Formats: sequence, structure tokens, C-alpha cells
Amino acid sequence: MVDWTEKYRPTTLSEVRGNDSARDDLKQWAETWDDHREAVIVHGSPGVGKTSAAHALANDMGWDAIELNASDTRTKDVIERVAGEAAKSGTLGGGTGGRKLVVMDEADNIHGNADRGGARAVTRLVKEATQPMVLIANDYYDMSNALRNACREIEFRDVGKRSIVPVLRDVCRREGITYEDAALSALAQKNAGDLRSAINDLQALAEEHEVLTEDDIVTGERDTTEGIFDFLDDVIKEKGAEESLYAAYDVDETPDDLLNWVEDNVPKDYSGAELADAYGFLVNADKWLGRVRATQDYSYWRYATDNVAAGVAAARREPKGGWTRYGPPSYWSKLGRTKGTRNTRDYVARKIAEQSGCSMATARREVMPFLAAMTHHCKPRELTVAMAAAYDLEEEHVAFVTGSGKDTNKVQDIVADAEASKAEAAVEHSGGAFAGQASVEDVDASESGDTGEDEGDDTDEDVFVDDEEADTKSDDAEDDDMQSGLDEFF
Ligand SMILES: Nc1ncnc2c1ncn2[C@@H]1O[C@H](COP(=O)(O)OP(=O)(O)OP(=O)(O)O)[C@@H](O)[C@H]1O
Repeated sequence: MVDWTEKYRPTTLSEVRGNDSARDDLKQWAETWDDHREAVIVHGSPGVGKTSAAHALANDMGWDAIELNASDTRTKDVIERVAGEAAKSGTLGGGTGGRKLVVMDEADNIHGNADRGGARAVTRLVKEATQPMVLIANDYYDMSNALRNACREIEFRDVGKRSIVPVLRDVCRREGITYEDAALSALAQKNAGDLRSAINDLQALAEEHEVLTEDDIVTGERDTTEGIFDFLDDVIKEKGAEESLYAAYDVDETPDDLLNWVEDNVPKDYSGAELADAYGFLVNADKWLGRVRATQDYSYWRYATDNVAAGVAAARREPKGGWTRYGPPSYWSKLGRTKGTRNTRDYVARKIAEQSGCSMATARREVMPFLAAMTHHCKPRELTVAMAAAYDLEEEHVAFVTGSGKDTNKVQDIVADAEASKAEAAVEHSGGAFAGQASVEDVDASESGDTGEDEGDDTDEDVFVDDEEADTKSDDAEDDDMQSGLDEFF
């Protein structure tokens, strides 16, 4: 199952629809870059083709494109390195052919960086850049004055219905879909201005209908609310992509929660390639949620929901029957979702790794699920105390592993007892208090595909996308690893 918005991403500027004059301005900016050497800010709403236009431009100019994310603290180093290399190849190549187009995504989010000097650093960079740079932003006025003044500006407007319909028609033709004109028109209308979303809807619809008719396009809001278990039945077992998507809108849960629920329950019914495909969609959804967190722009939520509901439903290959015991997301599915939990997760993994001599990756993927299962809700208590003592865990860590509340007496008492037992052990000079430690050696890391890619996947969500596809694959692989880790222990 290929995501159509990727499959039909424009590769040349002439394929970028709507925004003709913005497109021309961009081309002209690039062609005259040698004369003015200014960076350009391309801004507009989500899904209108800004990123596509930047990459298409690079392609048209015969330039390589380097994608950076502004909230990545390594951005400066990366640009300097890349720009340095590019400058060299430019001299050797003796022309503009060796240029790199630096595409900086989420450039309106620099102030969200932990590094407060981020905006200033980017402004300096923009001024000093030896390569053409495109800064992509949703909100131009969220950017600092200094940065705006240092750049040119090109606005991408919402893509009009008149431009959306031909794109949808073209996709239908290439996918061999029969449609009523009125259906495409209704789709365009419904997704006012957002071409990405219109293509997503089209893909979801096409999963279900041989012929697209106007009646298939549900435009109004429905006022029913659906329970989460019905929703899981729809997505995992019963409904196609489109209906699952509507079901998602009817559930009273945030996309983050929907993702956790589906992620935890889909392996109960899916297997093999369909499970891998489903994880692929969940990884995509997680990336969009990462973007929501980074930008606070909730219009990305719909893309996450598209992936969770329509994507996972579309990944289903075999019909599913019977009844499945679906359950609420475990602590495990929340691992690494936010910076806070990521830090907690990594602290625990590091302690385990130090104590046991295994890698962080093994600790995280193999040992932690095991410990979580063994000490679920802090039971048995002695084991939980021993674990807290052996790995120097504080309340938040114990809460994280066991799934119990951090502020509960139970967790606080366990940590207090662990402290006491550590003090006692120190007096007696005896180490290795935790019996469960032996189990670490029993875990065969190679079986779960421990690739030692720890550093790589510890970075922030999707911050440095050099090669989107490779990135998705490795995330995918990681999810598979995680799953095989889980299977071994539960
Ligand atoms: N103007 C357009 N012409 C053709 N396809 C488009 C256009 N805008 C969006 N699309 C489709 O939507 C997808 C997403 O577009 P793109 O990533 O360029 O949007 P964007 O404006 O950069 O959005 P965001 O701000 O969310 O990054 C593309 O892969 C393409 O399939």
C-alpha cells in the first residue's frame, strides 16, 4: 500500500498545481541566486505544496536537495558541513550543477527549540549561507523580524478547488478509478485548500468503491459518537479505509490516543505483511503527531488520523472474523512518544545497560518489556523493590516501568524501601541485589534484530530527514523489533 500523496508528489515545478505566480517567483529566485544570494521563505497552510515545490525546484535546476529541520539542534553543524562540501564540489564542477538546495522545514518553529539562540543562529546562517536556502513555514509572522528581513518571501495560497479537481482526476486516471465529476468536485470542496488531504481522502474512498459517486462523499459532521472498541473493530476487522476514517472522527479520543490503541491491538489480528504495512502507517502517523508537537499546528492531526484509521484498515489483507479481546494501550506503546517519557525511558535503559553490560538498545527492547511484565502494577512487591534498588530508579522510573501512578503511596514506598536496601547493601558490601538481573543474559539480542542503532533512533522525531524512505524503513524495522521483543516476553 503506497501512500498516494508520496506516489504523486510533483517532481517538477510544472506539476505543482495552483500558485502559478509563486512558482514562477521561486524559479526566478533560483535562477538569479548567484546575483542576490538571499535565502527565501516559502510560507502557507499545510498541504499546499510548499515542500514539494522546493524539491521540484531543485530537480528542475539539477541541484541536490538537502532537507533539514529547523528544530534540530544539529542543524547548524549539518549546514556548515554540507555547505562546505557543496562549495567544494561547485568549484570542481565549475558551474551551478554542484549546488545544494538547503530546504529547511518548520522554519517558523525555531523559537520552540530548547536552544533559545536558535532563531538567531538560523538568521546568521541564512546570511552566511554559501548555498541557496529555502525556509518552509506555515506562519510567516511567527518568524522573527530579523529572520524575515534577511530573506525573500514567497506565499503559497490555499489550493483552489479549480486546481484540486484536475489533480484528483489525474490520480484517478493513473489508478484506473471510475468516478463521477461531481464526486471529485465534492472532495475538493470538502478539503478546501488542502491538496494533501484531498488526495488522502481520495485514496481512502477508492479502497472502498469501484465507482466514486457524489453520494460517497460524506460532507456533513455526524453527531454520533463511537466507542473505542467499536472503532477498533471497524479499523482492524470490519470496515474499509473510508468508513474507518469517519469512525475515527466519531470517537472521542485524540489522535495520539487512537494511535496507541491501534498500535497495541492491531498485532492481535494482523500478521506478516499486513502487520508490517499497518506499522508503516502508524509510523507515519507518529511523524505527523511529532510535527503537531513541534509546531503546535493541529491541522496536522488529520493526517495522523488518516494514517491510523484509513491506513491501517487499508493494510488489512485477510478478512478477520471472531471476537478479539482488545485492551487499552499499555505503558509500552507510550514509550518515547514525548520528550519527557523518552528521557525516562532512556534513563531506565541506561541503568539497566550499566548494571547488566548489555547495550541500551537491548535494555530497551528486550529487558524493559520483560521487567514491565514482571512488575506490572508493582506486583510482586519484593521484585519491584529489588528492581528499583538494582537500577537506582526514582518514583517516575518505577511508575514508568510498572504502569503505576508516580504519585501513589505504593510507588513512593517502593522507592523508599529500595533506598533502604541499597544503604543496607552498601554496609554489607554486597552487590547485585536484584535476582532478575540474571535474566538479562538469557536474552538473545540477535534474535530480535538488535542492530545497535541506538544512537540513530534516540534522536528527536524525524528531525533530520536526509532520505525519507530510508528513515521510514528503519522506523518500521524498529517497530518490528519492538514487537518481536514483546512477543518473546508476553
Ligand atoms: N500544489 C500541489 N500540486 C500538486 N500536488 C500537491 C500540491 N500540494 C500538495 N500536493 C500533494 O500533497 C502532498 C503534500 O504536499 P507538500 O508536502 O508539498 O505540502 P506542504 O505545503 O509542504 O505541506 P506542509 O506544510 O504540511 O509540509 C504532495 O506530496 C502532493 O501529493
